[in-house]
Amino acid sequence: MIQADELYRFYRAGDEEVKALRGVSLEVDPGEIVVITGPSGSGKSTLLACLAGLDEPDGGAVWIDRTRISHRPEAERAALRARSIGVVFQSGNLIEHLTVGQNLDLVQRLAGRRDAAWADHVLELTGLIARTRARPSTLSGGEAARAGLAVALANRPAVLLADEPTGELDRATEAGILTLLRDQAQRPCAVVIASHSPAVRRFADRVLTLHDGRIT
Ligand SMILES: Nc1ncnc2c1ncn2[C@@H]1O[C@H](COP(=O)(O)OP(=O)(O)OP(=O)(O)O)[C@@H](O)[C@H]1O
Repeated sequence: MIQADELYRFYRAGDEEVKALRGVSLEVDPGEIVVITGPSGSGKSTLLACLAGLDEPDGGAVWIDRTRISHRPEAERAALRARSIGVVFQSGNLIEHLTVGQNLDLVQRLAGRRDAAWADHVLELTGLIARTRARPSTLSGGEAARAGLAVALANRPAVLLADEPTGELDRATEAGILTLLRDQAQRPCAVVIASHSPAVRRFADRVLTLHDGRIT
């Protein structure tokens, strides 16, 4: 479902070159949950961004559902992302001037697949049905994290990529989100999570550790 072959990503900061990814390969099957861990700056977010087609690797290639997403025109990457990928990023993935419900609806329109029953189901699962009409700025930290996940699931993605989805949350909220991710994996969906949390690592089918842009 997800295949990444020999990914390299270099950033230039002034005269310095940062090698964020140095030959990372991975395969994730539908139904599988892979957790990427590693110290700050080891390349976790860069890897997720390359898998999502939000960043372009300088070397190597990424396939999603047997379709290459890397080194494609932006419009094609965006279309594949809209159809097949759910993304949860630390910076948040909700549009501020839309309500929670409208955010889910927008994701479904972009995917060309409006399905109000699925949107309601996702809002029920994330415990947000009563907050459907709320603006993102009025949500608590835990609600915002769950809303980010709801938006990522709105298009019924075959691939879910989540960067620290339980970042600042208390244990009970974290456990709820992990249960939800397990249920979604069984739909089936290939899930990749970048996380420092021991609870998230314990819950993985497979843990990959990055150090200086390499899987160790
Ligand atoms: N846009 C950028 N420009 C320059 N350097 C970057 C850029 N994005 C990331 N880097 C560098 O690439 C390396 C990997 O960063 P990345 O954010 O992928 O690490 P991470 O493992 O996700 O870290 P954290 O756990 O702190 O989120 C770091 O050295 C970072 O400073």
